[in-house]
Amino acid sequence: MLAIDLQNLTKRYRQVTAVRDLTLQVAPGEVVAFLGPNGAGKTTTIDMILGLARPDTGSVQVYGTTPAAAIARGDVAAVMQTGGLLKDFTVRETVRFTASLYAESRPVDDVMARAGITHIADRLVGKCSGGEQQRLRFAIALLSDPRLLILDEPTTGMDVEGRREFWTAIREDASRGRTILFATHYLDEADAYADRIVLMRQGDIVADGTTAEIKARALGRSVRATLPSADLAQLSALPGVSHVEQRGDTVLLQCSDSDVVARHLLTQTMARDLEIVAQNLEAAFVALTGRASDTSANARSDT
Ligand SMILES: Nc1ncnc2c1ncn2[C@@H]1O[C@H](COP(=O)(O)OP(=O)(O)OP(=O)(O)O)[C@@H](O)[C@H]1O
Repeated sequence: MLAIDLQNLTKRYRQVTAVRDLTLQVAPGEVVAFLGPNGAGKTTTIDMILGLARPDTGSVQVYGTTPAAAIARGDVAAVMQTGGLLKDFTVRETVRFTASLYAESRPVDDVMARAGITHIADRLVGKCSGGEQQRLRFAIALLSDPRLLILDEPTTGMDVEGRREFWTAIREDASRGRTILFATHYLDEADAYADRIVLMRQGDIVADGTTAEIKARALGRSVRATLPSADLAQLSALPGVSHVEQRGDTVLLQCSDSDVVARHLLTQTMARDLEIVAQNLEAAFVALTGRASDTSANARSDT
């Protein structure tokens, strides 16, 4: 059974089509990043998965049922960006109080340990950093031991250390098989913590695959070698080669399969000093979305 099954979802807000004919399936145990610039439709899609927004057309199934039924069954929990915490409670009181609202819940100490907040159990929520508050929200989300955890831009505004600790806790938890879907602007986060990246732009999915697949799809690899007077026509005819250029004694190729190109250059020509470079994910993001990711803004906020 699929963890998430979205079929042809469309959601409009007046003239704006926030999500356009979106179809997406997530298998149990996958850690999926929804990546895209502001307004891409990430939050709208998440809201439909959580039953907070109703699609105009299309269907949403979560573990084989409606979002409302899946939530009622305790199969789904979410960590949102803000809200929901009382600052005069301690961390432990907050988790205890929330646990008391459930008919059945995991032990308070257990979820606090998993979220990495045991050492701040007696701290007032109002005195916790942004990262600590997000780990507290994560602990609360774990109370129902959900099969699917959804996080909407959970680390916005956190410093580098806070983000690292937060993701370490999430990733350790995911290794036990929980399905995780998170939205982020941060390319490095998607790259580091997701198995799969779903790249959105203007309500559409523009790429869906592993980090490596997305890089390959957007830009492939570049191969560079020393080869004076290369036979450019012959190199252009190799499978998967999209661009060939001679610069002085160096030949440069853009291709989707660098193995084929490297084998040809090393066995059929006098090429030497061969280098293969995978394009970085930031370049792939720009190529696919037409926008820079927030990695640079994030780097600024980290300093
Ligand atoms: N309640 C709403 N009313 C009107 N327009 C909305 C509403 N919610 C979203 N939109 C519009 O739908 C589009 C998609 O927004 P959404 O919040 O889903 O994008 P996002 O990818 O989550 O963006 P961000 O990264 O900025 O959170 C945007 O153009 C937004 O202005």
